[in-house]
Amino acid sequence: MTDPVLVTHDICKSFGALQASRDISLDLRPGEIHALIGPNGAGKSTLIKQIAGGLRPDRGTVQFLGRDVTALDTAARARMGLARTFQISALAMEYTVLQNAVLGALGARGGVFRFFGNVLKDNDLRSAAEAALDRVGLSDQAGTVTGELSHGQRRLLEVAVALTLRPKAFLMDEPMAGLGADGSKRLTGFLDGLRDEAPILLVEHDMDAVFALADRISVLVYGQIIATGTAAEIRENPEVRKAYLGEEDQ
Ligand SMILES: Nc1ncnc2c1ncn2[C@@H]1O[C@H](COP(=O)(O)OP(=O)(O)OP(=O)(O)O)[C@@H](O)[C@H]1O
Repeated sequence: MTDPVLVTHDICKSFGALQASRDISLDLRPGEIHALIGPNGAGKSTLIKQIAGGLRPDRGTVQFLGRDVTALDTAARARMGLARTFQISALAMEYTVLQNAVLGALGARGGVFRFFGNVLKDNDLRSAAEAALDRVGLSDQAGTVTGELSHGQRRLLEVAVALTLRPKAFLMDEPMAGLGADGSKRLTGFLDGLRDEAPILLVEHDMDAVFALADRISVLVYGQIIATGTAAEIRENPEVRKAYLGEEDQ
């Protein structure tokens, strides 16, 4: 088997008496979408934060591209190619769509902030940004102020910014939230093609999207992974149905 891109070993995290992550071990393999599902408060976001670098586990390790990155911060992991998307607040709302994408490309190069006039004249940065906008279908909005985009378009811009990092793996926390049926369908189609470029660890409540996209699904309940398997295996797992999916059948 090809080596996984991302591995967590026995991650534990408590907030006071609450154990939000209990011995979580999972991996993300080349070319796959691995979905992480579970009821509200199960600890999905807490796990993603520990993988991205924003939150330090109490115990356990995170390996990315064969390297132990547990002690590295978010920026260092991002420079290695670990892209986390859908932190909407990361977009500068008063800047144009192109400016946001150029900023992403500048960050990918490890550059420090310079005046936009100079940055926008940098052909490499500009073409990386334009190519990313083109891929998500936002080229026509390049000159639009980001704050004027629809919710769905902002999500696509987040993906474009992540693409400028030339990521080796994506962490996505509820990308479909608030998109509506059409928007989710469009984003589902886009993510489907994205897995060949870089595998995706996907936290998502939209079960249609999860079952349409995921090569593997892990189910988290009370901070613990109770099952990992294909969509068919997870659908039929009695423990999963009882703990989670069963809620939807009622
Ligand atoms: N910084 C924090 N301090 C204290 N408790 C926290 C903190 N962050 C998360 N928690 C708690 O940890 C548990 C897991 O939260 P988390 O947000 O990871 O769950 P989730 O599965 O992502 O939920 P949702 O599906 O609702 O987004 C919850 O009980 C939450 O209240």
